[in-house]
Amino acid sequence: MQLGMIGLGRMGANMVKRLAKNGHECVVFDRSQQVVSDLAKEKGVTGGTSLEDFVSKLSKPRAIWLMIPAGVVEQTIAEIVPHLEKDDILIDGGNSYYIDDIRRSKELEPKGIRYVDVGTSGGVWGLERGYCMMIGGPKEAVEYLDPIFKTIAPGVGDIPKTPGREKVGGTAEMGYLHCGETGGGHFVKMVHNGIEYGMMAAYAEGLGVLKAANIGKHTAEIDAETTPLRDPEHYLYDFNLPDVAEVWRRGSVIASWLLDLTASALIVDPELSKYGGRVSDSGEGRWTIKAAIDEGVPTPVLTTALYSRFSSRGEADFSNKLLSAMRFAFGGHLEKPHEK
Ligand SMILES: NC(=O)C1=CN([C@@H]2O[C@H](COP(=O)(O)OP(=O)(O)OC[C@H]3O[C@@H](n4cnc5c(N)ncnc54)[C@H](O)[C@@H]3O)[C@@H](O)[C@H]2O)C=CC1
Ligand SMILES: O=C(CO)[C@H](O)[C@H](O)COP(=O)(O)O
Repeated sequence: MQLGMIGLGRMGANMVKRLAKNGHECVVFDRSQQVVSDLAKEKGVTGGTSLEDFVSKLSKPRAIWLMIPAGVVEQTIAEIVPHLEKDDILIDGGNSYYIDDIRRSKELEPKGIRYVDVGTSGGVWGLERGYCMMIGGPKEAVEYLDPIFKTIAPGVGDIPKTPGREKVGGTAEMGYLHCGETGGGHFVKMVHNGIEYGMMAAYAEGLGVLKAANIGKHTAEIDAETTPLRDPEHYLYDFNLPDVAEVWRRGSVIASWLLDLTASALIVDPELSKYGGRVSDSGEGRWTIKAAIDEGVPTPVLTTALYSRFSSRGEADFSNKLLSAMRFAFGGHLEKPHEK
């Protein structure tokens, strides 16, 4: 089958490679022509020099997958739509907000352009492992694209089968799922990323507690008068974090792919010295919390994990200064620059 791909970064380029390797024909476009010409060297890949040229190389009905940052989807759709026709399919595979999907699909409806939203997970490992896809949109368009989804997805692989799944059928065990109406794919991916924040925070915090378990060896550096460390002898452990992460990967309750990646990072550099610890967020965690509030569903873990990211970027600094100011005002307490 033929697919047009716009956005050839960490995700889009590898998805094209996976499709081309498996016999699909890809027409590609990126705002960087260098990236286009590099990828067009692959068998089965044709480059477009402009959006218009890209569209002209696609057969009808066209299937065009956007794999670009959420912030440029609006503009890109506006630029491409004048070149599209009834029955063409636009797929947004990035991390867009599902509420934008609902609006965009309504705007495209009078032109007969079908809109499919796909939450894609797999990161830079997807070329090799395949991409998990959470899909929303009209059934017939999703079914039309099935050969594409089937190829991009990981497939059944060697993951043990869920008992009872054989009675249910469907594509979920191949790593892609039509989750529901327009926006449903990005809604499920939004919550996936909310969970991702929570799981990441849990590993990071737990390993942080293990790292500090030798604090009792540094009592000389601690201000004994005010620091509430009563029993230094309880904190004399120099845990080997790369080893702990590794052992947890082997049969433990908390084994996971995120833990695999954590173990890999720690073995390369246990001090993680190339990172400053300012953790970005691209929106999906925030939208998950908004949805939870609208639904009245408590999500304390996911919310705290999101707030930790804000704090990591210094967003709590002013509030913390105010705490110190109040403490000083009511008790004359001074900040201790080196306090643990
Ligand atoms: N990197 C990851 O682990 C994952 C990313 N995503 C989502 O997939 C989308 C793409 O992500 P990445 O590939 O990581 O981004 P990226 O920054 O690596 O690549 C984006 C590509 O889009 C191109 N581009 C940007 N604006 C464009 C425009 N107006 N017209 C044409 N090309 C344009 C850029 O030149 C670049 O090649 C984003 O929505 C991201 O949130 C989803 C899952 C995982
Ligand atoms: O979707 C993803 C993974 O599943 C992307 O890597 C996304 O960028 C991660 O979210 P954030 O940037 O908010 O950490």
